[in-house]
Amino acid sequence: MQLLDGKKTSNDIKNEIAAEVQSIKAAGGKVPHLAAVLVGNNGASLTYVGSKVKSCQEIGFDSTLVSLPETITEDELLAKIKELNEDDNLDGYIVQLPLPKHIDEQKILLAIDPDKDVDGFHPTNFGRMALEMESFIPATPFGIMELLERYKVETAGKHTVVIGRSHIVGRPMSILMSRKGNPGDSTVTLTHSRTKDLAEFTKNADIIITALGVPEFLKADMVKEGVTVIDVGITRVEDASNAKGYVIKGDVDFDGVSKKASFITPVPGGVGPMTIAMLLKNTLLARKMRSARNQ
Ligand SMILES: NC(=O)C1=CN([C@@H]2O[C@H](COP(=O)(O)OP(=O)(O)OC[C@H]3O[C@@H](n4cnc5c(N)ncnc54)[C@H](OP(=O)(O)O)[C@@H]3O)[C@@H](O)[C@H]2O)C=CC1
Ligand SMILES: Nc1nc(=O)c2c([nH]1)NC[C@@H]1CN(c3ccc(C(=O)N[C@@H](CCC(=O)O)C(=O)O)cc3)C=[N+]21
Repeated sequence: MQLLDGKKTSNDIKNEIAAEVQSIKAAGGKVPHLAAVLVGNNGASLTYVGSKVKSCQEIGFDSTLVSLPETITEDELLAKIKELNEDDNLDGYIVQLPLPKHIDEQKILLAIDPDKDVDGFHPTNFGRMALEMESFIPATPFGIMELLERYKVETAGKHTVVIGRSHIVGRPMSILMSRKGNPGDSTVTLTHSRTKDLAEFTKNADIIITALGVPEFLKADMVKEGVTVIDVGITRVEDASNAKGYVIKGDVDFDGVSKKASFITPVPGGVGPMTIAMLLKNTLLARKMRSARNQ
C-alpha cells in the first residue's frame, strides 16, 4: 500500500511556485495577487480561508481577505464582485462557499470575471474544461489529478467510480477522469444518493473517489483488492478528548480499506492541502495570462 501524501506533495508544489515568484520578482514583474471573499464566520470556512491567506504569505503572493457580514444583501455582494472584477491589481479571487441562504449562489458565480475565476466555477470555465480547452480547473479535482500524476497511478482504461455529484468536486472530477490524456482516459461511473446498489459499482472499481461527506462511508467489503482510493470527505466530528473539541473524518474507513488498497489518500493530509496548492497554481496562471494580455 502506497500513501498518496497530499501534505508533502502540496509542499513540493508550493516550493515550485515560490521559485517562480522569485524569478518574476527578479525580472521586475508583479507577483500574483489572490483575494478570498468570506461571507459570515462559519468555523470551517474560516479555517480554509485562513490557510489560503497563510499559504500566500509563505510563497510570496499578495493576498487580500474580504470579510463580509452574514447579513450582506445579494446586491451589496454583487457590487463587491464588480469592484474585484475591475481591480487591476488583482489577478484572481474566490468566493468561499456555501453562501448564506438569502443569496443566490448561481447569480454570484455568474458575476465573477472568468479570467479571475481561479476556482473554475464560472460556466465559461466549466464548459471549457468539459470541452478539453485550457481553463481554470476547480482546485480540489485539479489537486486529485496532480496527485495521480505525481504518484504515476495508471488511469487509462481503468474503471473510475466517483461518489457525489456536487458542482465543486464530484461532477468536475467525473469530467476530468473521462477526458483524453494522462491522468484521464478512464471509464467513469458517477454515483450519488439515488444510485441503486452502490457497492456493486465500487466493488468493480479500479479507482474510487469519495466526495459525499459521510464519515467512514466506504468500507473494506465494498472494494476490491488493489483499488486506488481518493478520499475527499472532510467532516468535523465532535470529540471532547481532542483539544480542538472535534476530529476530522474522511468518507473512507481508512483502517479497513487501506489493507486492500494499492494507493490511498489519508484525511487529514490528503486532498485538503492539495486543494490549497492548486488554488495557488491557478492564481499564478491567472497572473501570467494577465501579463501576457497587457503586453
Ligand atoms: N478536501 C477538500 O479540499 C474538499 C473537501 N470537501 C468535502 O467533501 C465532501 C463532499 O463535499 P461536496 O462535494 O461539496 O458535497 P455536497 O454535500 O454538495 O454533495 C454531496 C454529494 O454526495 C451525494 N451523497 C450523499 N450521501 C450519499 C450516499 N449515502 N450515497 C451516495 N451518495 C451520497 C449527494 O447526492 P445527491 O446529489 O443525490 O444529493 C451529493 O451528490 C464534504 O465532506 C466536504 O467537506 C469539499 C470540497 C473540498
Ligand atoms: N469557493 C470555494 N472554493 C473551495 O475550494 C472551497 C469552498 N469554496 N468551500 C469549502 C470547500 C472545502 N475546501 C477545503 C480546503 C482545504 C482543506 C484542508 O486543507 N484540509 C486539511 C485539514 C483542515 C482542517 O483542520 O480543518 C486536510 O485535509 O489536511 C479542506 C477543505 C475548499 N472548499
